Amino acid sequence: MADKLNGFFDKAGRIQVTGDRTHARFDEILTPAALDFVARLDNEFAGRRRELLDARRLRRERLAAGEETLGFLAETRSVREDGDWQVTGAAPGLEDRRVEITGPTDRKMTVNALNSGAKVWLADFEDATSPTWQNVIGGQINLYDAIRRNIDFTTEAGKQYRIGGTPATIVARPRGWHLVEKHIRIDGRPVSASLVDFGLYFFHNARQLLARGSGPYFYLPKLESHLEARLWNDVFRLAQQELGIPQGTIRATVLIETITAAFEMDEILYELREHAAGLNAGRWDYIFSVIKNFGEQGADFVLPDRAQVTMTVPFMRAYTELLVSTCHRRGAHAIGGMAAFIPSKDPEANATALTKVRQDKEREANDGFDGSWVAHPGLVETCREVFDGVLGDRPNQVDKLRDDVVVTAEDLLDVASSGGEVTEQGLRANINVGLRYIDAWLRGTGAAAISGLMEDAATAEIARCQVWQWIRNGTKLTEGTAVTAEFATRLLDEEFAEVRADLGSDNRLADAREIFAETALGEKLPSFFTTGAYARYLTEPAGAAS
Ligand SMILES: CC(=O)SCCNC(=O)CCNC(=O)[C@H](O)C(C)(C)COP(=O)(O)OP(=O)(O)OC[C@H]1O[C@@H](n2cnc3c(N)ncnc32)[C@H](O)[C@@H]1OP(=O)(O)O
Ligand SMILES: O=CC(=O)O
Ligand SMILES: [Mg+2]
Repeated sequence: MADKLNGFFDKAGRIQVTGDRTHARFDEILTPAALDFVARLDNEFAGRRRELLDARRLRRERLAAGEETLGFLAETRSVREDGDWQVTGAAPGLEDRRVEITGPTDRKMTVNALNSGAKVWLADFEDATSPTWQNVIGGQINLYDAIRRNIDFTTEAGKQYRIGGTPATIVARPRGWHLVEKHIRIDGRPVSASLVDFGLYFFHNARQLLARGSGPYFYLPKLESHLEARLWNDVFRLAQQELGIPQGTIRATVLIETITAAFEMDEILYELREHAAGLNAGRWDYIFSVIKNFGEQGADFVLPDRAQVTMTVPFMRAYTELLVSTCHRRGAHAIGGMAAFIPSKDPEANATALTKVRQDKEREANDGFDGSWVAHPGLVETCREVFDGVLGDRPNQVDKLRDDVVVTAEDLLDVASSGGEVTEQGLRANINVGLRYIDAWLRGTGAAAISGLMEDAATAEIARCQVWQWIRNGTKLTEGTAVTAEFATRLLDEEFAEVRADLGSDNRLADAREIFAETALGEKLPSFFTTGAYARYLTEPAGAAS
């Protein structure tokens, strides 16, 4: 049945694993029963996923053509206005989420994140992970081992990695609905990456987590509507039923990280209310989504240099204020987002980074967030100190109702008041970061420190989308030049030469450049750089991309 070179088919010949299975332990994750479980989810939900992706595309086309704008939905008004419903709320290990660390699921970072002192670890298959087959299945192995406290190891240099006494609660983030896992096929079709990541994790670990006093907890990324939340809820119901786990055991925290979802926060919580624990303000994808949906709408939607799109510009402030007030009205936790500054070995740069992170967390804690994200263990203490100062002994501040918050559709779309400027330095920085990040991603690293900032798939999407938007709008730089495709191509050549000189020969820069040019300099703005790049470059064996 299992042919390690030519793929594996189940007995019925429906489920095929085409990814390399020569890794000694991949078979422990890709068991026939686990694959059957994923196939069961796929059979039930693949059609609805496809329909919802079509709906995304059609809405984006209408927005781009100016045929539609966004507003709160008329058909769900009663859900928003009904003050009586609440979500199920926290489960064991999720009552106090004042500090959450995020990161990829490689073995070392798994141990480091669990030991970081954070209350929660977001174990990431999304923005921080390059979805190579090795990372996807390797990550599942690491989570499997970590949950069973069976992950300790010593490096060749003699450094020991061992999970300590009070590890963080694990919340896994599967990939978004837009992605597929091409190394697992059912009836020849690649399976939804969300269902693969969720399904394998849930199948192998749900019972084990419950036995250990925790539970199967998930962050849900990149949702664009409450109907996508309904799909997740139905996935949860079927998964729990199939494994005989009581309905309502799973907890989900939904990232509000698209402009369309910002108009449906109540509805998203409502759809998931038997499983919902909270919402998170995923700021980087949110900015990306604003550019993607309104990038063709002229100067009113042109954002300044990425560094100037801070959390205090009016449209970002409106979004986070609405998120806190919506969550607390429904008994859900509001979790803050990621400041991109990371610790540095240079004392001055380090002090600046810590100050910036502290300011970010202070704003969130004072606004009513119940906790927030950090990208690095060296930031846990700063975040904890800030939230300790506001929460004291209370596990959260869900009882802080923000009845003072009034946010209109116009507030959410008020990009024009952001101020700031577009500079040649900002344009170059986007190109430079885009090249460096995509190069790292192609080499299997999904989060990277670049010029003192954490960069991941979401921030790289902003970088390439801004370049596209400035070209599309012929935006004038402060230096006087209007951005054109020719001008951006010249800068791409120059930045490419600079990065190549810096990285030396061992890189994927030529491919990164091609991806960047295709997704930032073309006539049309592709929805994600990751989808096409995955199909072309991360699918094995080579040539299996279709
Ligand atoms: C938009 C969003 O979705 S945000 C969420 C997604 N993004 C992320 O999760 C980014 C997470 N952060 C990271 O991946 C990393 O911090 C990076 C890539 C930014 C920087 O990593 P490095 O260059 O390795 O940082 P540095 O050298 O300072 O690391 C020091 C130690 O901390 C560990 N470390 C750093 N960040 C993390 C983390 N997030 N989780 C666990 N351990 C970490 C390193 O593994 C290293 O461990 P070691 O001393 O045992 O070797
Ligand atoms: O996932 C988080 C974000 O900011 O994007
Ligand atoms: Mg994101």
